[in-house]
Amino acid sequence: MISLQFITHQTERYSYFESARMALEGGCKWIQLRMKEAPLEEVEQVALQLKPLCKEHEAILVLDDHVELVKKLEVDGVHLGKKDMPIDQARQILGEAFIIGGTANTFEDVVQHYRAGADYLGIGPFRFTTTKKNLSPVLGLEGYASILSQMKEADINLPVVAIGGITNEDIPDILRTGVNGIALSGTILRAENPVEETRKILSNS
Ligand SMILES: Cc1ncc(COP(=O)(O)OP(=O)(O)O)c(N)n1
Ligand SMILES: Cc1ncsc1CCOP(=O)(O)O
Ligand SMILES: [Mg+2]
Repeated sequence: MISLQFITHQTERYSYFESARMALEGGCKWIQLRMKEAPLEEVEQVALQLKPLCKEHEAILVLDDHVELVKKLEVDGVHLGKKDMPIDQARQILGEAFIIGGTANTFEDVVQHYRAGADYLGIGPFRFTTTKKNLSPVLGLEGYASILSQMKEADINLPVVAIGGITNEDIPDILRTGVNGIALSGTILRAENPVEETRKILSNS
């Protein structure tokens, strides 16, 4: 089964928590709580609700951006981008027991995160998406193939999660580039039934 990371999002129909609940019900085993514009207290409140639900579903819970909150709440890990706390600093705070993911858009980003001790890479965006503002350049299939071949050449062995505007139909081609997992948000939340859509995505791949 494909390694699927669901990225929470608030829509007209669903709250952040509800979005994660539906992905878990559909069988997703890895949730990233991403609440971009929310105050820290609100992120904490939702994370506290989500932690036991993820445990019940035997799913990993990582928070976007908030290293100190990850430590305080003892969730599984954090995802960090270029504008967030540097990965080596987060590692000093969290130690080895927590998962730290890093965003990459180029091979240079990959090398930097590898040296800093990231556990996995979120590489993207695959294509344009409205879920994130200030997107880095779109990679397409060629971008993944190129970064993954450079990683192989440099003997950098880190799990890669593709992200950004990905739909169910894209997944087989993306996986063929050598990517290990897929991160999705909008394609699940736009579906008429997000629980069934998550099941379909997991069973297709
Ligand atoms: C799996 C994954 N990959 C990339 C990102 C993007 O992180 P970042 O660049 O820090 O941007 P924000 O998500 O914080 O807006 C991600 N969150 N997850
Ligand atoms: C957080 C993030 N980082 C790069 S694209 C993206 C959004 C992913 O959501 P979607 O699957 O709706 O494009
Ligand atoms: Mg970030």
